[in-house]
Amino acid sequence: MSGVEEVDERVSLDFLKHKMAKFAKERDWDHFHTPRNLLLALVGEVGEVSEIFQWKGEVPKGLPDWKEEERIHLGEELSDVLLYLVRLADMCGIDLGKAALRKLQLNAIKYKASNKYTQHP
Ligand SMILES: Nc1ccn([C@H]2C[C@H](O)[C@@H](COP(=O)(O)OP(=O)(O)OP(=O)(O)O)O2)c(=O)n1
Repeated sequence: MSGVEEVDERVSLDFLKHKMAKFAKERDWDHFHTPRNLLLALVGEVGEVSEIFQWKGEVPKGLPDWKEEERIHLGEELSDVLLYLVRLADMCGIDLGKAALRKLQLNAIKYKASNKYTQHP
């Protein structure tokens, strides 16, 4: 029994934001969760994701040859990145969902779908 329950719902950034806020409050960790600390924690977790891929060379999409435990580990480290990112945005007063949707629109204007890209720009 790992104490981890399966969650069967569509997870929103807002839901994760509130979960992280509760997690920090319950442990009296709000004073640790400053923007700079969270940024460093985020970068550290990106390093942990990189460690999983390092020395493997290019890997096919879907990771067909990976063991189940490797996939679980990757999911955990990607989650740490996401959770720190969500918390960092919250502590900076950024609405991450809104900001991301706006950025998608800017990307679409910059990189027009009507262009035929024969090489990466
Ligand atoms: N001050 C902290 C410490 C941890 N966490 C949460 C957010 C991350 O999802 C996770 C990170 O925990 P660890 O620092 O223990 O990192 P790992 O889980 O990656 O463990 P390890 O570094 O031993 O692989 O816990 C947090 O919110 N605030």
